[in-house]
Amino acid sequence: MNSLIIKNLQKTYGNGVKAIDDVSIEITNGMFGLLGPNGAGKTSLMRTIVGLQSADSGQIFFNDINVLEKPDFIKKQLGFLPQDFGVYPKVSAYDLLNHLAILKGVAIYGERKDQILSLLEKVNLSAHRKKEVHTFSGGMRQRFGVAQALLGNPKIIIVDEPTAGLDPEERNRFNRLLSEIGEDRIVILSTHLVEDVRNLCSKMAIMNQGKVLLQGNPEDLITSLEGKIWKKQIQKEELAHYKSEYSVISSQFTAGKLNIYLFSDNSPKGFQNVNPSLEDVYFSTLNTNSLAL
Ligand SMILES: Nc1ncnc2c1ncn2[C@@H]1O[C@H](COP(=O)(O)OP(=O)(O)OP(=O)(O)O)[C@@H](O)[C@H]1O
Repeated sequence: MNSLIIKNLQKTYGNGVKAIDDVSIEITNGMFGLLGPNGAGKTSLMRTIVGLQSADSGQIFFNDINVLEKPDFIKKQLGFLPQDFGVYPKVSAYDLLNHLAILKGVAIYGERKDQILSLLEKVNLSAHRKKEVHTFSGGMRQRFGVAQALLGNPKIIIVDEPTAGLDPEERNRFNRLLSEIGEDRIVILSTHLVEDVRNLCSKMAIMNQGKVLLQGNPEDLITSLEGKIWKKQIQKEELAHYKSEYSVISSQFTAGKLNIYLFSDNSPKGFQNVNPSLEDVYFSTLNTNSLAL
């Protein structure tokens, strides 16, 4: 079992932005979802974990080794799937993996070849191994990204916004692949898609303004909101009024009608109680901060 323990981590950039504000998280094998809006501090936290930037204070232990003191320890066991690879060179999928495997230290030719062929098989790209990666569709590129992240059999994989731009079928296929690789290692999935966390992760944290506002098991967090989420259909002109009177956590149009959802321990007049969802957990955490967990 691998373990990543983050204790009281702090990082303030030169411009005064506090991107990581006293963050403490413990993660073991499986998929961990790091959920938060743009600018919450997710990328800063991941860059610090993988040793790409320093922290001002706090500690990070990976398998009991302090990685802020020894960043090479985690770098050797890490796979990273960034949001965007940028431009690919005009080389085939196989040749690019071969090149990356050499950089990752898979030195023996036969071992490298076996590993690349089996990874291409795993991500369902064997038939396309001779094609240049820049000709791949978005979904194929993301699956290629998983193959490169898995080179060298890392114990921790960090994935940044992986399903952005994928169609629903590609997204499903990609998510199945991610949950498979999380079985025997740590996979940290940073995203603002609540649904992906709901479908894939057994543990999660919600971040905003550098702080971890809530963490736990998605099912438990949903259960904790039972009986506290209320819905009402209103006219869109009434939204400002309801926002001033109640703890409105979200509003959405459904079939042209505006529904508002609010968080309340008591039954507000004219509202209907609804089963909570992970979206309600997310929005009530971000918009009210009133969950007592
Ligand atoms: N190098 C930097 N120098 C100064 N401020 C930065 C730097 N990198 C990020 N920030 C700021 O720190 C805050 C957290 O940014 P970060 O990129 O970590 O958030 P994020 O949750 O990953 O957002 P996104 O989903 O948009 O990538 C933001 O206010 C951002 O503008």
